[in-house]
Amino acid sequence: MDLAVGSTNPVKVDAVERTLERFEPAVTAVAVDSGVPEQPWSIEETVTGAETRARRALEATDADYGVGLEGGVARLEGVPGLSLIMWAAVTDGERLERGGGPTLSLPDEVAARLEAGAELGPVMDDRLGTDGIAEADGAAGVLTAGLTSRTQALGEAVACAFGPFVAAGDVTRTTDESRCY
Ligand SMILES: O=c1[nH]c(=O)c2ncn([C@@H]3O[C@H](COP(=O)(O)OP(=O)(O)OP(=O)(O)O)[C@@H](O)[C@H]3O)c2[nH]1
Ligand SMILES: [Mg+2]
Repeated sequence: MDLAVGSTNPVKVDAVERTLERFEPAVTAVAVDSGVPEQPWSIEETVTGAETRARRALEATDADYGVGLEGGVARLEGVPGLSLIMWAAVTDGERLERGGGPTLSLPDEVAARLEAGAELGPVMDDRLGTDGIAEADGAAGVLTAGLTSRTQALGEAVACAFGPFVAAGDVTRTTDESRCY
C-alpha cells in the first residue's frame, strides 16, 4: 500500500507509519501548502488544512491514499481558554474521511502569545529553550509530561481518519497470500 503524507515533518510521517504499520505501507513525505494560515485558529481551519494536505499529497504522487495532518488551536464551546487540536484527513481520490486527535488546554501565557499572532511551535521552543519541539515531543508531549507525544496524538487522528477505509474492507492486512488493494 502506498501512502503520501502532505508534510515533511518527521513527527507526522512517523505518526502515519506507526499507526498503519500492520499494512506495511510505503510512505512518501510530500511538501504541500496546507491552504490555511501557518497557525490554524479554529476547527474549521484545522480540518481544511488536513483535507488540503491529503488531496495535494495524493495529487503529487501515484499513491493509493493521501494523508493530511494539521495542528491548530481553538476556543472550544464548554472548554475555558485555548485548546490545542489536531485533525487528520485521508483520501483515495474519491472518498475523503476525517478524524480528530486528542485535545489539550494550552497555558494562558501561551494562549496570550498566540492571540498576539505567534505560532505554537516557536512559542513552545522559546518557553522551553528548545529548537524544533514541534518535530519532537511537541506541545502534546511537553504539556502532558510525556504521558503522550505529538506522534502518538497525531497517530490517533490518523487511525480515526483511515479506519473507515479499513472498516469498509478497502484495505487488508498484508500477509503472504493477501495484499493491500
Ligand atoms: O510544539 C508543538 N506541538 C504540537 O503538538 C503542535 N501541534 C501544532 N503545532 C504548531 O501549530 C502550528 C501548525 O501546525 P502544523 O500542522 O502546520 O505542523 P508543523 O508546522 O509542525 O508541520 P508542517 O507544517 O511542516 O506539516 C505550527 O506552528 C506547529 O508548530 C504544534 N507545536
Ligand atoms: Mg506548519
